[in-house]
Amino acid sequence: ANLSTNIAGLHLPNLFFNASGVCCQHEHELKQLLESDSGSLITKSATYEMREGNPSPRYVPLPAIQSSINSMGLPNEGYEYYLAYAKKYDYSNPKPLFVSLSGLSVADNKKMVEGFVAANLPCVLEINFSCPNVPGKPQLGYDMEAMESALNVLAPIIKKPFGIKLPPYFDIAHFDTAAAIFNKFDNLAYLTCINSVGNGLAIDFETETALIKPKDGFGGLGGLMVLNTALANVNAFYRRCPNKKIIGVGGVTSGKEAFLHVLAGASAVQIGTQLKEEGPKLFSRVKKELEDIMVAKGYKSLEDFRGKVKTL
Ligand SMILES: O=C(O)c1[nH]c(=O)[nH]c(=O)c1I
Repeated sequence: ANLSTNIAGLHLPNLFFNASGVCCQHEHELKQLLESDSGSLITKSATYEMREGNPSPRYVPLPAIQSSINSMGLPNEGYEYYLAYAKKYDYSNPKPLFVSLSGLSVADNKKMVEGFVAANLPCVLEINFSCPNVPGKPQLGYDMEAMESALNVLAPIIKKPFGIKLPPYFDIAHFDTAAAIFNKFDNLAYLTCINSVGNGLAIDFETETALIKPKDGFGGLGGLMVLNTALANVNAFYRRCPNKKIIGVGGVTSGKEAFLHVLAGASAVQIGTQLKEEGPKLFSRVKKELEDIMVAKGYKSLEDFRGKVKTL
């Protein structure tokens, strides 16, 4: 079974890679991804300046439901660290490099993008419109006008194919409005759906206390509990944006959920919570699981079933 795929004009030997934020803030973590069976890798969302992020505990797994809650607060080494990494990356490696940028303002995103464009590197830029955990910063992904004006600034500067990381939407009108905006930008080559489901609250029954420290315990939800929202967002934009690829993320713990993401329309699949809990050896497992599913169902490539979810 062939698990290869293409995103933004680049070939990925297999469709799996990390969700931005997990196993990707420091070079030694990115090295682990390079040595793993992933098909690609993406860096932790970068801001213009280095950030410590929110106080801990700021990530807590919810093992009973194979999920997690986080309010990391955008900790990262600052965009110059990731620009330096992208400059020395060995692009003969079969794994293409994706770089995530999450500026605290459009001006910051513009400065970071200009830095990468000036370096003229083969890496793919992904603009994060959906960080739910920076106190006082509402996420761009829920402000349609702000999202469009940010794309009007950034798309022409980037010129090459790029992607955006989107929050989950829950209303058909929002799918329609957002897709209409995205379809205005030809070099917006792909959409990554979904980021964590923002501002959930996990409470410990025994201690009667919120599990994470920042924001009174409010944080982004990830893992199996968001699978069906993720599948809906992948399929909603797959149907509405025929000229764009969709990267599916949310709830992938095994080959089975990856299969469902491709059926919903995903061209690649990212893993966050399960990667955080299991480590990069996970990629060997889920690859094998998806291969076995495809053999059992008689599919030879992802194209044989991508987007082919049936309706009643
Ligand atoms: O808190 C974070 O750092 C964070 N956490 C998330 O769940 N999604 C994001 O895009 C980010 I930038």
